[in-house]
Amino acid sequence: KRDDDLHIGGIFPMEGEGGWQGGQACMPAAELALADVNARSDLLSGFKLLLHSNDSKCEPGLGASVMYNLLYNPPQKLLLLAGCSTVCTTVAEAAKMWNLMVLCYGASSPALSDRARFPTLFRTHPSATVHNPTRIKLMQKFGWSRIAILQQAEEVFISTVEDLEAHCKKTGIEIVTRQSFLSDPSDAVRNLRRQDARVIVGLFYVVAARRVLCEVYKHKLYGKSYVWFFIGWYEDNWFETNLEREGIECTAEQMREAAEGHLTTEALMWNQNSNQTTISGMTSEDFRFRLNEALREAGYDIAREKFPEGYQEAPLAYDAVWAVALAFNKTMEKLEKSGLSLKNFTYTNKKIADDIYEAINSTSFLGVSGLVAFSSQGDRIALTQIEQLYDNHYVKLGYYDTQADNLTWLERERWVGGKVPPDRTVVVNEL
Ligand SMILES: CC1(C)CO[C@@H](CC(=O)O)CN1
Repeated sequence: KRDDDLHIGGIFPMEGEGGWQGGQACMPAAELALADVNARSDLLSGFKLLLHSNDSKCEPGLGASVMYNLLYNPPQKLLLLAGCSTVCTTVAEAAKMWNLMVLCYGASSPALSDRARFPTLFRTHPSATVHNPTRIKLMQKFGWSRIAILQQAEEVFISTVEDLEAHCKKTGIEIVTRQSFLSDPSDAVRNLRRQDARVIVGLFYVVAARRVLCEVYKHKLYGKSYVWFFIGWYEDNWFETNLEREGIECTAEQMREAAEGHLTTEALMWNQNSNQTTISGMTSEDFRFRLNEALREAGYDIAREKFPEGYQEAPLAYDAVWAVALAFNKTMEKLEKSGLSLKNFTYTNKKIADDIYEAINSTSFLGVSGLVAFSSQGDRIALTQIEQLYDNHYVKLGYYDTQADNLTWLERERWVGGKVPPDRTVVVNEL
């Protein structure tokens, strides 16, 4: 018998114009996890975990008002789940005033790795800086010590580049130029040619990526003498879709030609070992099956690949609820020793908040998104994956475990010119 309930707030970006509407798949994933943890008799003994959800539309203002509604209306909440970097920034900055932990399942901004500003923030979604050690590892592998950076002037990319520059300085990789643009990349791309850039790291959203690629085609900054690093979480055929609608002057054929051979890095969000049993008893493929079923019931046409936004990140939301349940379980065991329970928590009870913080901070379990563990800044520790586009499809080249400095390389890379492009003009001295 469940003699009482434990309540948490959930803030999901369901629709809205800008930003990421990842709540569409992440909220169903969180609800699956809620059902699973409540079905476990060995967890939260005697209590049922309840999730009170609202839509933030990925707008920080709406996210703040939803948070106040959750906090000023009974029942009292123990913790907040949130998505979108902008909403997590607002919610996590305020939540500390209520001694509330905030668990973000969909926030990639490097600015959130700041215990001074966000003392109670944890995230199952890795920071965008997780790509940087992987980029450096690849540069060292292929002998590139002279690179260029091309970025969109957005906060997430500005702070990612600052982190990349720090890594380059530490490893002796020279950044010959750093070009940024607001929305029109033509001048920035032209400057890359002027600086004889050969290995270029590109950091921008997918619409800007299409504009960059067409400029790259026009300036012939592609082919056997160039290597581009793009972000790996764009949709697979990103370089040949929406060209008309977005006024891209290049044809799909020209875009494919310019894109040939580029590398991508991304954080792994689905446990790669798809037959490994996770803490829930499911493999990540079992989870995919159940998520698809839940999304079909919610009205999404999965059969025709009409996946809702946030599908890629759904394991992060599922595992976030498990992290909460395990941390509450650990906290309750500790509180019982002094005759207390989580029902004694109030928004002014820092003692119990510290117990919950300690429990989340020491999280370590195998979830459907892989090993779930947090850095001292509350960041998700994650593996990254490297791919290369050739013959118009992405080929997995390898994985990188930053913590262990272990690169798993599949020896599948192919170069347009048949050999690794050099990072500078090679002058051959005539004998
Ligand atoms: C990989 C991506 C698309 C990065 O942005 C995250 C959303 C955000 O940081 O606001 C969701 N996941």
